[in-house]
Amino acid sequence: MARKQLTMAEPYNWKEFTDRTTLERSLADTIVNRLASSITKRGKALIAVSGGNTPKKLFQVLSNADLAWDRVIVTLVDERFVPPSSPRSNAALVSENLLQNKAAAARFVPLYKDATSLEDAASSDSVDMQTLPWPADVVILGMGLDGHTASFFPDAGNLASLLDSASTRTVLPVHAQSAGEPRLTLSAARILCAGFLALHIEGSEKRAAFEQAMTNEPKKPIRSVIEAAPKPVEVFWAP
Ligand SMILES: O=C1O[C@H](COP(=O)(O)O)[C@@H](O)[C@H](O)[C@H]1O
Repeated sequence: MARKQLTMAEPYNWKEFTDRTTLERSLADTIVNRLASSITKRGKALIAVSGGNTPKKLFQVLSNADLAWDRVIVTLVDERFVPPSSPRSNAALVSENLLQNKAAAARFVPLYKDATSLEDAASSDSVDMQTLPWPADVVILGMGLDGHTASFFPDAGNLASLLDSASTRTVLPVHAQSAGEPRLTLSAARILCAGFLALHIEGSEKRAAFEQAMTNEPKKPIRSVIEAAPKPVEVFWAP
C-alpha cells in the first residue's frame, strides 16, 4: 500500500515577479486593499514599514493610491538612532517618499526622538507607541544581506529579547557593531501579530541570502521571525 507522503508546510509563500515595477504595483495593491478593509472594519488602519534602500519606489507608488489616508497611521519597523536630517534616517525616507501626494493625509508616528540616550528614546517611544491601534494591519519587512530584518542584527547583544514573541515591549533599543549606529526597533512580538506580514526583497544577492538564511546554521534573525509567524509570511521578490 502506498504511504501518504508527509510534507512540512513552508513557513512562507514565495511571490516572484518578472521585474521590480510589477512587484511594487502588486505589493502596493495588496497593502492598499488590506488597509481599506481595516478602515471599513475598525475605522482606522495601522501600517509599519521598513527603511533602507529597497522600499523607496514602493513608497512612491503607495503615495498615489486612492485610500482614506486620513484614517491611516504609518510607523516604522525600525530606525537608525539619527535625526531626520540624516541621510540614514528611515523617517526621512518615509516622509520624502510615502507621506506625499494622496498619502500626505496619513498620520506618521516616528520611532526616533531627540532624547538623551537610546534607552530613553526606546522607553518613551514605547509609551507613545502603546497608544497605537495594535495589532498592526500591515507590516512590511526588509532584509539585509547578513540576514537581519527590522533591526534584529545577528550580533545584537539583546537578540533573544528582540526575538521574544511573548515580549510585552513595543519598541526596543539595539546595539550591534554590524548595524553602523544604535537602533530602535519594533519587537518581534508586535511584528508577528500583524494582520498581513510581508518581506520585500529585490535582486539576486538578496534571494541567495534569503535562501541561505532559511537553511544554513547558525539561524539568522529573518528565519527566526519567519518560523515564529503564526501564518506563512508573504515574500515578495523580483530580480
Ligand atoms: O538597515 C536597514 O536595513 C534593512 C534592509 O535595507 P536595504 O537597504 O538592504 O533594503 C531594512 O529592512 C531596515 O529597515 C533598515 O533599517
